[in-house]
Amino acid sequence: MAPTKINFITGNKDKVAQVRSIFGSVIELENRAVDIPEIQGTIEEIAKEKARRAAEAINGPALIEDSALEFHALKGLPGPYIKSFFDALGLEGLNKMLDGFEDRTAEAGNDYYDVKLNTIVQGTIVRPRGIRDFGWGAIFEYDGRATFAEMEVEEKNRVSPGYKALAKSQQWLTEGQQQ
Ligand SMILES: O=c1nc[nH]c2c1ncn2[C@H]1C[C@H](O)[C@@H](COP(=O)(O)OP(=O)(O)OP(=O)(O)O)O1
Ligand SMILES: [Mg+2]
Repeated sequence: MAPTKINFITGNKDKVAQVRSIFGSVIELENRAVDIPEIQGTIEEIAKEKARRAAEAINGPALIEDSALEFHALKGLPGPYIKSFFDALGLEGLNKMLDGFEDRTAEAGNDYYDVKLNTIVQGTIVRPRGIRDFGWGAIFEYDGRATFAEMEVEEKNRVSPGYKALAKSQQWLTEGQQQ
């Protein structure tokens, strides 16, 4: 029998809502709000260690996610350290970081461990537009049109990093193991 429940370990309630909206009723997403300490490194290294620590914390299988926002003008920074930058500087401060540069493009990426399919979404850092309810979504303009914060949940899910990874993991959890 394939498991229909999975325990998502994150301290971020917006991530829980996002993954629930993708999994729908097919997989029941449980959440333990443990804020796992994160190492420094690439997003893959961080996610791998986050997963190990999460499984250790709950003494069982866990799903985790780690997100990065890379500014091209800053050669990939803040990258996986975006949370510290966002918490310290806010949306306006993140914007100001790029004021001395012509290139305001960025890419958002994430890693769900251990799905082995990561997505990168290209965008541009703009002045905040839309509902400021989830991280840096209001300053990340996708495809030269809407910011993540201006997009409907369904629309954002389709393009946001991680959707394909989750869709694949959903398939694996519900079908793959029976083969
Ligand atoms: O789709 C997104 N749209 C807008 N903002 C986002 C998104 N995804 C992550 N974010 C923000 C949350 C956090 O400020 C940082 C990632 O840091 P990250 O360590 O992965 O998340 P977190 O510490 O909030 O939760 P967790 O306990 O799962 O580590 O970017
Ligand atoms: Mg974190």
